[in-house]
Amino acid sequence: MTITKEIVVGALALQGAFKEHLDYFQKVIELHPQQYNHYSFKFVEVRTESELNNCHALVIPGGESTAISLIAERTHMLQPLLDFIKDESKSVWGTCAGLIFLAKQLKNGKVNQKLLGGLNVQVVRNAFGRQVNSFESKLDFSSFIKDCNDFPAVFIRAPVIDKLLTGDVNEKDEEEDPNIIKSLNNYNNKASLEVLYTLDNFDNNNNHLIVAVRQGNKLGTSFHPELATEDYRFHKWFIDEFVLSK
Ligand SMILES: NC(=O)CC[C@H](N)C(=O)O
Repeated sequence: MTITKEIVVGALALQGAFKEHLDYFQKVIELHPQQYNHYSFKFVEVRTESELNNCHALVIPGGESTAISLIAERTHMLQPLLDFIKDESKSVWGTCAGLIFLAKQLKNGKVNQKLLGGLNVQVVRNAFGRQVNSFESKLDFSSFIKDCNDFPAVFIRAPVIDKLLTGDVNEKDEEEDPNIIKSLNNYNNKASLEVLYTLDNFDNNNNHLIVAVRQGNKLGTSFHPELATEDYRFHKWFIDEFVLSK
């Protein structure tokens, strides 16, 4: 007798590229039927508290972080999302605008923009200069995704992570910048914060731009793996490492 476990992965469907994420997850299962035959996966759009609470894992898509925050507030989804983030059994992945929404601090947000605070990082929106607002780059992710040394990472008006935070409420902020937006709750992710990928010497500047981090079961990427043409490896890794490893 085969035991089938139902697993629900949601994409926050308030604004942005949520459909693409769901299609990519579906594709991963279709391409590896043997590997996942003990599971019954459901990939769902999430707009309400009850839809959210059915999920084992959630993706917050790219789009516009100010719009996602505003719509979440208007549709009374902020509190359910804050509760979801706190639940250690739930994995969450934010891409681009989703990374911004998931961060603990934001340097150049809009007034009233809200953050969930699941990742102990400070982000900067639209961090790549105007002339390179959008670009694609083949990146070597083989240090965390087996053999994945040529992933086509798509950056669209992308944020970068400009500071790793301790998460301590008493943490001193040397910048004392009143414009820095802080997350709504005082949830402190206790897992260790790992930098997964840094873009070095971007634009021939001697910089190290952090574009992917992991903190326990929370993942943040500046780029859009759901827009990598016919490349489903990143989504497979999320399912294997974050959803099924629970
Ligand atoms: N592709 C994206 O998600 C862009 C993010 C957008 N610049 C923001 O600040 O929300």
